Amino acid sequence: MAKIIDGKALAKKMQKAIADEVAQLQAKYGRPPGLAVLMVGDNPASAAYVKNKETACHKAGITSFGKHLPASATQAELEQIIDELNKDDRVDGILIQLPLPDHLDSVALLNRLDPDKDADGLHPNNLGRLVRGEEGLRSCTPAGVMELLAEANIEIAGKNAVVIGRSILVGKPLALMLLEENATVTIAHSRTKALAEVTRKADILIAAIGRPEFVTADMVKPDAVVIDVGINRVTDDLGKSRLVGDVDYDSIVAIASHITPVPGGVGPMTVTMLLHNTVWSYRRKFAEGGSRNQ
Ligand SMILES: NC(=O)C1=CN([C@@H]2O[C@H](COP(=O)(O)OP(=O)(O)OC[C@H]3O[C@@H](n4cnc5c(N)ncnc54)[C@H](OP(=O)(O)O)[C@@H]3O)[C@@H](O)[C@H]2O)C=CC1
Ligand SMILES: Nc1nc(=O)c2c([nH]1)NC[C@@H]1CN(c3ccc(C(=O)N[C@@H](CCC(=O)O)C(=O)O)cc3)C=[N+]21
Repeated sequence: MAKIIDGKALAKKMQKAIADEVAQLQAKYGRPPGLAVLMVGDNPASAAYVKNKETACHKAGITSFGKHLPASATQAELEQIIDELNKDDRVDGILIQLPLPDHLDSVALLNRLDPDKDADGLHPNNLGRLVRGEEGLRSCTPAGVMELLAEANIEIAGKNAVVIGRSILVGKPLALMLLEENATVTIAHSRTKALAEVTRKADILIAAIGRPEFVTADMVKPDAVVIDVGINRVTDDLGKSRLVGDVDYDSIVAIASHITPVPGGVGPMTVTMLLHNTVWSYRRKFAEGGSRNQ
């Protein structure tokens, strides 16, 4: 039976440490860190994320500024909100919930973020820093996966890591972070041929696909470490809605060495890394000696 990597427990531990740090920093700098989340429309996965994030911010002493716009919001409206948040001295981190409705140009909006407030590390400056192995704001979900691997004492150097998924949000940055830790990295995607043959070579297999229970036991090498990034809402036979990952947990838990559950795996760590990034931006602003927005 696989060891279960408990993301909820690690998130709780790290969020407690962040709360203690925020209390000290607020006493020193006179204001709390602030995080703004920009959400357009009503994507259910995003709604769950926003709710968890607001609760976590509250507990950690971080002020949260929610901007929820209807699906009909225009590019110009969003640009104006981003400009205001960039200028707002109470805001240290800004997150644009993805995906945005099709009529909006998400790349242009991400490019407009102040890179020092880019809480999800998606601005080209921050992605470029990641490619170069420089310090900077890093995407929350991949950073959370790296924390989970470290907490479970998984050796990464020299291992075959296979990431299924190549999004800018998860798959690509995660592949770069694994490479930085000296894994031999393969990125698989929808055009990959003989996917099961590729994934069966993985010592560390990470699924970030967005398809419920897509990864089955025949795709996994015995004793592999399996990390499930997927968050999919499905309706079961009794008509009840529940969350499942991209991994067929019940069959793979029997053969893997480690596995993350859904819920309670990567999701809570994404929220934790968002708080971490916000506090990092806040500290850096004060350490730089004054705000560049004045
Ligand atoms: N746990 C968390 O905190 C988070 C979870 N998520 C979840 O993670 C999942 C992935 O998210 P995200 O990266 O944003 O999704 P995207 O839809 O942006 O990317 C999905 C990737 O999976 C690949 N893919 C799709 N179908 C297949 C297939 N049949 N075989 C192989 N590869 C396939 C796609 O390939 P191609 O590029 O060729 O189309 C693409 O690269 C979703 O379930 C999402 O809800 C996302 C963010 C945070
Ligand atoms: N720019 C951007 N960055 C993201 O990271 C991002 C995004 N946009 N858009 C939406 C997806 C989805 N996502 C989730 C994160 C945590 C949970 C989470 O905390 N899940 C809990 C359970 C939630 C529940 O029970 O409803 C868990 O897995 O245990 C869910 C979903 C981040 N995303």
